[in-house]
Amino acid sequence: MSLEVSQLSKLYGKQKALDEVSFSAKPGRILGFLGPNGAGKSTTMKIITGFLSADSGEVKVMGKDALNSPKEVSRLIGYLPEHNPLYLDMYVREFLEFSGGLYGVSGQQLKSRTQELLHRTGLEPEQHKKIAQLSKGYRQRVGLARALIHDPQVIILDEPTTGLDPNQLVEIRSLIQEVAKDKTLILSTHIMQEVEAICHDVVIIDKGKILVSDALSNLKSNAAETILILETEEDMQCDWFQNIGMVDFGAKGKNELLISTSDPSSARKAIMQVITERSLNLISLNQRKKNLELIFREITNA
Ligand SMILES: Nc1ncnc2c1ncn2[C@@H]1O[C@H](COP(=O)(O)OP(=O)(O)OP(=O)(O)O)[C@@H](O)[C@H]1O
Repeated sequence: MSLEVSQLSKLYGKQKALDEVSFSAKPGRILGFLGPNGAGKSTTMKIITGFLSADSGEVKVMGKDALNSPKEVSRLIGYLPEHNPLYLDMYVREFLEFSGGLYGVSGQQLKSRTQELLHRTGLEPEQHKKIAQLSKGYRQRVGLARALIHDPQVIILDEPTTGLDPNQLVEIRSLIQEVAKDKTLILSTHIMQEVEAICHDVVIIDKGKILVSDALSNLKSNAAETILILETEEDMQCDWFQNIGMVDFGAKGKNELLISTSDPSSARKAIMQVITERSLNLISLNQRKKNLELIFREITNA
């Protein structure tokens, strides 16, 4: 394991922001760090990266104690914070060289590292522009290049794609995948399609507690149920369908029901029977597999 977080707790005044948080991350895999607003994601990332102290617990980065030796460990970590703080008056290349210098990268090594990152992040044409002149997507690239300038083993990205247009989104995601090939990468995001597209592992945190820590494929196969979406002209009651599967109202209100089942073919027959018995006017009966968004909502609303 290149990152191990154990029993991490943090109080802000009386509020427990983190309550014995534990998880680990492996090289070559992208870990999606998920949770509703205020769950504790940024607090965890700030503690791992040495920007914030913890009240108790342990963080090991490449086997080194991050809480007691933050300076030594900061060289092993690349961090893109949520609001991507940049020096807007600096030029792109100048900023990357300045950032590398802060980590002790210098001389020819700094020049070639800067050149390589300008190339990999698609920033070569922008390198002589001031950061203030760049679009949001290009500023994110600068933030990412800055996080990578000292060739860290563990990379932590806090909502790196928020606010990007669909084209920039695809480009930044493929850049993240490329970067993660031989590194350990943790990514916090609210975009579930992003997690499904690029993450291998998932940690879900809510109210400072870890609810899930598993491979994405396990999480999805453990929830391998189908959702049947029934819409009728009349209002319905959940208990009419209770013996078929788990029932809830849909977004449209009482004339839409979501019925979870592991046997969709029998469930469809049983639903049609209830429709006939109650003389309901069917508008539609559709089915879909549970996606990560539904799984996330179930876990965090429980
Ligand atoms: N400096 C602070 N002082 C007091 N409370 C704080 C501070 N920073 C965060 N909190 C609180 O700690 C909790 C966790 O916040 P945190 O920013 O870690 O959540 P998050 O999961 O990153 O949320 P989001 O998805 O909205 O960015 C929240 O209730 C937040 O209000």
